[in-house]
Amino acid sequence: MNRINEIFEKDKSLPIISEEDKIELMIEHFLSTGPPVIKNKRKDASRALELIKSANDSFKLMRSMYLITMYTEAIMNAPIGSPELARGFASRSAALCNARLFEDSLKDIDRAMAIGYPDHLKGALYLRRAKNLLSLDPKMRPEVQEAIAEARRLMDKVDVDSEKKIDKALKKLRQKDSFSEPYKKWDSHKFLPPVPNDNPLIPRASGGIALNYNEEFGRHVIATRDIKAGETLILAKAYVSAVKVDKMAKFCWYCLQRTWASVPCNLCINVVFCSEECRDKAWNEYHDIECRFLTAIKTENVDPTDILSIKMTIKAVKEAGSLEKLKEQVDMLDSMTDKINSNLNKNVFDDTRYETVCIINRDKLNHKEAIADVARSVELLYYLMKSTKMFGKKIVNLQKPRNNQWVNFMLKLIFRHKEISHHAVELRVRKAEDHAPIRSYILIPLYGFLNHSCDPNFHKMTSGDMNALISTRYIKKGEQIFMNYGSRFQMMDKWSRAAYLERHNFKCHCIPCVNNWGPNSKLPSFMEQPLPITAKQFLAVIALDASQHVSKFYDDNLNVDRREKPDSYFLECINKFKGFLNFYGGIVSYPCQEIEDCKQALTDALKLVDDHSL
Ligand SMILES: C[S@@+](CC[C@H](N)C(=O)[O-])C[C@H]1O[C@@H](n2cnc3c(N)ncnc32)[C@H](O)[C@@H]1O
Repeated sequence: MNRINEIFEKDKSLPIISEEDKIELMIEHFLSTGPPVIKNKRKDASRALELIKSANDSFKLMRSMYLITMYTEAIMNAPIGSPELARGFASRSAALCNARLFEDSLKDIDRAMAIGYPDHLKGALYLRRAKNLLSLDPKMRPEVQEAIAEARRLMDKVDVDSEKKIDKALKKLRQKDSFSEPYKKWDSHKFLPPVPNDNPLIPRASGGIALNYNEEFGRHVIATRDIKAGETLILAKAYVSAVKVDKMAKFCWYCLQRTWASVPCNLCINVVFCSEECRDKAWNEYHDIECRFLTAIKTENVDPTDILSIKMTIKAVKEAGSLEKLKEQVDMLDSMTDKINSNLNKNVFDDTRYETVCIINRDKLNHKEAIADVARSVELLYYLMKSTKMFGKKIVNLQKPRNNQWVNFMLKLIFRHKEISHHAVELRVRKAEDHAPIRSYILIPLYGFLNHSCDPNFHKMTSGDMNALISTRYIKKGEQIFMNYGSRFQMMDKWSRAAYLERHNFKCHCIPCVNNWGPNSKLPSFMEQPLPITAKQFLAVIALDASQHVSKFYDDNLNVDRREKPDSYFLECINKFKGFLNFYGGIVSYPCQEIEDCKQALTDALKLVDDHSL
């Protein structure tokens, strides 16, 4: 960004120029100012040891969750198979055990042992294994006895007082009240709906939606039949995702789940995975190349759109098989005249394929932002070229794009991916709070076709790497499925919303904007709708029941830890609200305050079961 400020400082009246010219200008600037530094941050045993020691020094002072992160950072830095890595896992197992994450602690103990944790220290690990096993199930099973026997055998060898120490520890373990309940992780997967499979043109989507195009809205998604509240419109994985840089030691780089007993990348020091399986999948799909790129670049300065666009670029090249084939594909997609899907493979919008990403609308940035993105794309291409072999001999130097068609093509592609990345959805640490810290970013191709309304009609549910769109009211056939770009009418008045939406280059004519609704607006009641008096009387009885359920839901959940409630409680609330909404939906038209109240409660109930963790 400093480089861009420099350019704007020099020439404040930089004229609006074409994409080609922006690229030429930024390459020229790049060549004249010299390349950025290549970091090459490698695993480093002494750094890992330093981190372990500093966590050990804080062991009695810090909360276990902080210690886990500190040990994880040591694990990320320790060379694969090294004694420091074994020490990192062993030390983290102690913090995990204290945090009542007994299963995770057992995993780390196994890992430390497998790498060759020294025999003279293993006794304590066996004792910890016994403690974890007994905490999970207080019965004296053979595996517990085995762990205790091993602890005794190994500790005897090194310590004359070991007998006493072990007996003291065992005595403590045998006291029934010395066991704490395991830490309850929230399992949002249990609340995920099944994958819809009745849409022949959009895999994993409901048959009740279709892509559409018109002059006013461009491409958009509509309901092709009445959709009930609580229906799943799509259940999809992100095409690319990125954990926020400051959360990289806490969330799986592949499936985005909160992870405590994580495994590091074998090569780079930047990312962790919740399991060896996620590590392997990431490696095969993109991390084999991305890993080298992340090693070369200064990660503190990396923007999420940088990572998303690099991932998209790597996946695109891998899927096409060569730069030539990718260029052919991009040229073909760019020549598409049918606004929806005629150039897609068999007309199917398959969001696991690059073609559905490539055709996402590019965020129309202002002039300065666009120049900044082009300049960054030049740097990203430089890092990719210097740290990986993905271009072979096609790009060995950064030179003027007019002299090398592949520099030209790749720069345009990375810039395009940067612009597309601005449509990524932010996932927050606590979903129930609008301003909670961001943990990761996901790019889901179908979301790129959803237009904005200040009153959206679905909720985005996330569980790990699965993302469901769930309708939050009865949507009539022909209605558009609307997303919210960050300005719901319940949060902002009409003018603030208009200012917020300016960067998206359209004027919002949604119902709240036309009716000038804001945070304190009351929508019309169904009593004001032209309905028979008997229907109104019946609806009034239902509305009373609904409002009691809604109030009870909010009272029940105010300042209460959701983990204290059984799953059935949330399922009942969700089903109740769906029931009211579908009842209203068959008789009453929206907008209607009674529907709005239930819609809000359904959204909040879905947010409660959603994936969010500390
Ligand atoms: C993520 S795209 C949505 C899909 C887009 N309509 C398309 O044709 O690809 C965002 C862009 O869609 C358009 N858009 C979004 N919401 C709109 C709305 N309510 N009315 C008109 N245009 C809208 C704006 O041009 C916006 O920059």
